[in-house]
Amino acid sequence: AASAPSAAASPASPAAPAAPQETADVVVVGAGLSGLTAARDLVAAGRSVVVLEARERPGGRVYGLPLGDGTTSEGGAEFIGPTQDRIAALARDMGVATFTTYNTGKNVYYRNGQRSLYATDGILGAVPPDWGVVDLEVALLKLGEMVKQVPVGRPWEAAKAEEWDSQTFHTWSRSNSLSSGARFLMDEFCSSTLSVRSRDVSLLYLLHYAAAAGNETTPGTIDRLINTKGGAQESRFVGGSQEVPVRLAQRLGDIIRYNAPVRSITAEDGGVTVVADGITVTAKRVVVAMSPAIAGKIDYSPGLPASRAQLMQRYPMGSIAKFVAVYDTPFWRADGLTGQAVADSGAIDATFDNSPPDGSRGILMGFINQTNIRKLDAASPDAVRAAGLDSLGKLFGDTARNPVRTAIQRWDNETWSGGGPVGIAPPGVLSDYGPALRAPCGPIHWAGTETSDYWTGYMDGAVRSGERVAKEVHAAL
Ligand SMILES: Cc1cc2nc3c(=O)[nH]c(=O)nc-3n(C[C@H](O)[C@H](O)[C@H](O)COP(=O)(O)OP(=O)(O)OC[C@H]3O[C@@H](n4cnc5c(N)ncnc54)[C@H](O)[C@@H]3O)c2cc1C
Repeated sequence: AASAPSAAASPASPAAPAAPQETADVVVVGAGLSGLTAARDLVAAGRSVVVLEARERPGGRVYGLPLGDGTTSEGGAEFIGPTQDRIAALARDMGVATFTTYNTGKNVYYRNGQRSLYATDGILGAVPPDWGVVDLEVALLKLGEMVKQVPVGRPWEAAKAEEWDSQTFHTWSRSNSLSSGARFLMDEFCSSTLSVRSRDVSLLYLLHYAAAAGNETTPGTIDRLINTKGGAQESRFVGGSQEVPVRLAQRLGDIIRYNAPVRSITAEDGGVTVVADGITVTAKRVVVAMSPAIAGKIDYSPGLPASRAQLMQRYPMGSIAKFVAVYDTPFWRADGLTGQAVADSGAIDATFDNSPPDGSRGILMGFINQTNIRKLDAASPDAVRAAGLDSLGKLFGDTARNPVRTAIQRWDNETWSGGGPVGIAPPGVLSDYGPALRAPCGPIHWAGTETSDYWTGYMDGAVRSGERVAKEVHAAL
């Protein structure tokens, strides 16, 4: 059985009560899916654990966005797909069921001011009606061959790592396509999976992201990354994805301390002292379970090895917001539409049908990508709402302009996420600093979806990283 963390009252100061001091075998910093999974496995292995979480809730980038009527819609991570075995196992264990993402009918394509529809079940799958698609398919075939050459979890060991990490996806896509349609669709592929522009991200990083979209027996592919049917967007969680971390956190109970942002980690005398607002914990080991960029906001003493310290400066988060509009019915279904759209203009560049499984009301979710959310930085909430509804109106008709309610989640305004969906590597970072993603620094261990081999960037990757780090720490204790 797990031994409980021990609390000891520290000497009272006349000025202010001193923060409580506790001891445990392991401190986990962050109650996202990676930290919660690590804590679960360490407790199961008989270790005493304290989890320190900055927010007042568990889940991190998995969040039920309140709609203002007592219900929520997925404001962060949402979908689960084939080969995402570890999040699937966790959800099963938590009693959270899945259902198929609504995908019946046609998708909307909005480009150069023209709206058109396309089938999702063609021979090549869901292929947008653009003259550039032949060009696109040729480029994607080449890209797919390159994906096969990237070792999962160790992209810096690819034979062509240096070449591929010396260019952006933008550079490659321009040298390997001629049509504006293919170029737009490749930019959109980058934007809708990573929420960065193709010029921001290393080609090697993007190839690895696709190589990681599989499991130990099924190699990752670009198709699995981008598809709804048979891909990463295939299913959703009944009751919302947040049910998974919320139930796991409930199971872990009061070893999780909320509203406890960790400010410093000091490695000394073979252990660590972790100082958070309102609590200090000494332990043998600490797991920092978050993206490298956010881990870089903690003060480490003594300073970390340069490779890790520099990595945390070089792994920025994407920028993204989710705009959600609620209607009495999913009216687009009656029009023969899936609710999925891709657009080259307007605030929203991609949409999904976020309605509940029984379709008892209609919810459209629109991604506001990195470029579009920047333009709305200084906009009032009313202006953002108007921009979101204007996009939905162009894509789904005037009914979409009159929702019952709307909500928005802007991830780059979140102090404890700094953006989303994932941290990305610009050129040069993976080949020079990649191994520092996971390498422990003395008693400090690293988790978070960015450290995962398979499904890095996804909930599955977060769970896998928590499982990996728990084994690593358990073996080291
Ligand atoms: C808009 C959006 C859409 C997404 N869509 C999907 C999807 O459809 N499917 C999918 O699988 N994934 C999706 N993702 C990605 C998914 O959310 C992440 O991969 C996953 O949740 C990351 O979990 P994590 O534990 O690694 O990190 P996080 O969830 O970021 O957890 C880190 C935790 O650490 C806490 N923290 C940070 N700093 C401190 C500190 N100093 N002290 C204490 N606590 C701290 C944070 O509050 C947070 O709770 C999406 C993400 C976003 C933002």
